[in-house]
Amino acid sequence: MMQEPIFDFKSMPKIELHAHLTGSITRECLHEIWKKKKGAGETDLEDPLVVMPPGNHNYDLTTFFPLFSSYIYHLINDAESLDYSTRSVIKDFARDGVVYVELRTTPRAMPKAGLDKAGYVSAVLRAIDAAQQEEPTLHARLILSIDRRNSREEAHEVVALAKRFRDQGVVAIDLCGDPTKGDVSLFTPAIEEAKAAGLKVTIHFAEAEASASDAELSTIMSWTPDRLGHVIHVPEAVKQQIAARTGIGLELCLSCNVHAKMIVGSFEAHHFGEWWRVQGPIVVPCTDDVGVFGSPLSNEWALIQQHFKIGRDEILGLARKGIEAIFGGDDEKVRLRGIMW
Ligand SMILES: CNc1ncnc2c1ncn2[C@@H]1O[C@H](COP(=O)(O)O)[C@@H](O)[C@H]1O
Repeated sequence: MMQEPIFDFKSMPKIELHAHLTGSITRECLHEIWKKKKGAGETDLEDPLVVMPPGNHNYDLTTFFPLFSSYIYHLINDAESLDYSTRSVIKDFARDGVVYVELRTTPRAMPKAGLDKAGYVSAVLRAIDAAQQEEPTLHARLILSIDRRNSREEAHEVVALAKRFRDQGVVAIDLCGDPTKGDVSLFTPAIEEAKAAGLKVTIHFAEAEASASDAELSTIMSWTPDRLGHVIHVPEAVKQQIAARTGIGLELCLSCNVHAKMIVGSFEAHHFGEWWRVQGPIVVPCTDDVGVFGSPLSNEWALIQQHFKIGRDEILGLARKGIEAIFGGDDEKVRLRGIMW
């Protein structure tokens, strides 16, 4: 039986630390962009509401990644749609009661728009800035993602961009992308460069069996990442290492993992249940790709309350603990301590 929500999770001030920009664009927003382009004869793409029917959130890892490479990146391919969709993502988080968000995105050139990767990052930062002015309670930072398919040089390029745009809100480097692709050891020098520059590091960790070999997990742990995303296929010995790293952030994405069948079973079986009480690490519930999986952060918290029977004080304590895992600096932590319940 559904448990009554203990309070309005939309009103609860929340922190979002694992949200991919392009995956956070709602279908409605994609549709608006498509309609405008279609009307102007600027696209032959099919309507996003046909490609991604509303209510269908069951993308698995084989259907999920092509959604970007074969569809969304072809729709969001110019400065105007990038600006509009980024603002829309920020506003959606704000309306859901998110008070601090770290968006992440993979720098990509948009030749049609005359934007190189630096132009892309700059455009995203400008859009974030503009949206924040309209939603002053929400503060946003940006994380730049290295894609697992990147070359060593491309990874260094992402780090160079993160350094260049650091004073404009870029706080960290992420490693993401299709877990069946790539060899993470290629990126050790780039991650070391990022750390030496004082950037924070968050890594997609063991999200599929293919990306959970002993060699991969030990390489990633040797980078001493500040946060880990997903943390699914983790052997006991590595769990103990994680548990011993006080303050390490664990970005757990329940709906994504359940809908994409990345875990066996449903919400009750999610490893959130295993981690949230563990002392050292800081568990932060996140949405991953709310545009694809359709569950806003307020709903993720409601699911947590419903499936793990956590009381009001524990929920609020957990939400506040997330403050310590942000990359946004001490002043931001002070602000959040003042506004979170
Ligand atoms: C199952 N969860 C996930 N695991 C791994 N990588 C993911 C992801 N969700 C999203 N991405 C990565 O983020 C890109 C889209 O946003 P940006 O264009 O960068 O803003 C995807 O192409 C993929 O590489």
